[in-house]
Amino acid sequence: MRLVVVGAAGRMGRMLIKTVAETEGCRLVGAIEREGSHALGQDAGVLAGLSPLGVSVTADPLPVFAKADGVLDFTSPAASVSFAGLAAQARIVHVIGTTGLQDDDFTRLEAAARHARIIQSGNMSMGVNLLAGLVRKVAATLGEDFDIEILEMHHRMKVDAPSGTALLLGEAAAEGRKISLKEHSVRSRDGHTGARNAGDIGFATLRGGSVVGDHSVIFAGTGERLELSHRAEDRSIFARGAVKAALWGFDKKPGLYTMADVLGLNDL
Ligand SMILES: NC(=O)C1=CN([C@@H]2O[C@H](COP(=O)(O)OP(=O)(O)OC[C@H]3O[C@@H](n4cnc5c(N)ncnc54)[C@H](OP(=O)(O)O)[C@@H]3O)[C@@H](O)[C@H]2O)C=CC1
Ligand SMILES: O=C(O)C1=N[C@H](C(=O)O)C[C@H](O)C1
Repeated sequence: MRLVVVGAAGRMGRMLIKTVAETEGCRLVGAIEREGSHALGQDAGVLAGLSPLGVSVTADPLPVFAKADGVLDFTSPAASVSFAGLAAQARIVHVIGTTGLQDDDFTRLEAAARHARIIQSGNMSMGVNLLAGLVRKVAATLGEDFDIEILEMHHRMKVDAPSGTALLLGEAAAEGRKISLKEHSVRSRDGHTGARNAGDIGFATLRGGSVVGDHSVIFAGTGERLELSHRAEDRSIFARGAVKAALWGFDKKPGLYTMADVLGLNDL
């Protein structure tokens, strides 16, 4: 499969280049960064700490998308929405790992998915997607007398909060409880907040150092507490998931898919 990495100079971009180069059946045919980036003109392999791959980083996605089968995109919400339009035009698979997407971004992705195969997830790892299934089950089993709190910690450079993974786990908990996350989420607490409302799903965010991604879902009852956690130790877990998603999407119909579709975890 011929793949393009957009946001090629980013933390995930460089890991994706390495993963594509190491994956049998995949070939890197393009690497995109934005206009003005220090990476433009560099060899993508060298950028990722490998031997040269013969692919130069450019700022012009259209000609690159035209000769590709798929694009791996861990950039920013505005960039991902714009790449979705181009990927739909080129009729190629678009794997989106970007987080911080808002409702109107999703509306645009849904429109693009009428023509493109888009696989979007706030976390591309097997562990987190499995955890989401477990959280849904536990939330469905335990009643409202168990309070749900989601705690996440990431590196100091992360720009969005709560993390995409925390929101994905929150959605899983809300689905288990058959409630709307939007109507029951508490994203921050400060000052005299009053007592906790039964049924709320709380989020707490920590930022610091080089933490790749830690998430815990805490079910706090009276006299006992159940915690389900995932620790990402290396960004390769996300990159491997993204490449797997692209390969999975190769022969699928246009639509907006998730990693649960890719990993066959929908029945969990
Ligand atoms: N779903 C998942 O499994 C995971 C998701 N993520 C998400 O992926 C995203 C990126 O994370 P990370 O790699 O750490 O961030 P970085 O900031 O290191 O990388 C993002 C890259 O995208 C580039 N970029 C932004 N806009 C454009 C554009 N219009 N055209 C081309 N390139 C562009 C940035 O360039 P510049 O620096 O010039 O802005 C930067 O090089 C985040 O939203 C993060 O939350 C991260 C890990 C796993
Ligand atoms: O920005 C990151 O680094 C990560 N972002 C994703 C998120 O927002 O959940 C996934 C992972 O935890 C790393």
